[in-house]
Amino acid sequence: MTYSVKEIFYTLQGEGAQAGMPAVFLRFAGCNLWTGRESERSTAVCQFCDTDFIGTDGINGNKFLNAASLAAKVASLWPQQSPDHRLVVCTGGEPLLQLDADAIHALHALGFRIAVETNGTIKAPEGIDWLCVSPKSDAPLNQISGQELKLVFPQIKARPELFEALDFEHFLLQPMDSNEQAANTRAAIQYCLDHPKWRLSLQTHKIIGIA
Ligand SMILES: C[S@@+](CC[C@H](N)C(=O)[O-])C[C@H]1O[C@@H](n2cnc3c(N)ncnc32)[C@H](O)[C@@H]1O
Ligand SMILES: Nc1nc2[nH]cc(C(=O)O)c2c(=O)[nH]1
Ligand code: SF4
Ligand SMILES: [Mg+2]
Repeated sequence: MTYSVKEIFYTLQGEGAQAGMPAVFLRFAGCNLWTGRESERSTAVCQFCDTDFIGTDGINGNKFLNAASLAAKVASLWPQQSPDHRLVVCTGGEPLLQLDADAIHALHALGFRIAVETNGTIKAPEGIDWLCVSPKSDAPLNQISGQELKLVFPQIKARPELFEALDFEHFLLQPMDSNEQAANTRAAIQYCLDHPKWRLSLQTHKIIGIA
């Protein structure tokens, strides 16, 4: 199949339990919870998105005609002098609209550990090495296991209590980036202090000013 990719870049994972790890970010175009058009944000299922995922016009963005060419582009961004510890973070948009067995096999064949950031509405295919699920109010949650559950906080109809019994190794609250970010951060800190199953996830790439 062809893969519509917004951008591919090498940076540090900024969020979650793997924050700080060097990784190639593979951002697929398109999402099932928002068109990405600002004019439709207020009627979307997911209204707080911080990401431009429309089209294929970003850095290294393209319509890749097959999994091999997609994986080759990802691998070309890994530092040549240090071929080990390869990690790709598949995100979007919603990566599970496009990430299929072919792409997973092609990335594994080039030595990558595969992480995925997903909204959890689509069940994940086999073979993902690190699955981060980030549930959204008013969206069905179909993927209920993985390595980390990273909840953007606060969401009125997606309270942490609804998810804490699910099958994840790490439970993280990530303050919603919005006009209320400072208050959201204070509220997330207080929630973690009161409910120590949960850890704070900051979007460190925004703090340190990297992509
Ligand atoms: C842009 S999304 C793409 C992956 C997938 N669609 C999802 O929602 O998980 C990547 C991560 O950013 C989080 N995110 C999106 N907008 C945010 C915001 N305004 N503040 C904090 N985190 C946000 C998402 O919840 C998700 O964990
Ligand atoms: N550095 C960095 N870390 C991230 N972790 C998740 C991201 C995303 O947009 O999915 C992201 C991102 O866009 N940049
Ligand atoms: S589900 Fe993810 S990519 Fe889609 S609009 Fe929400 S945060 Fe953005
Ligand atoms: Mg981001």
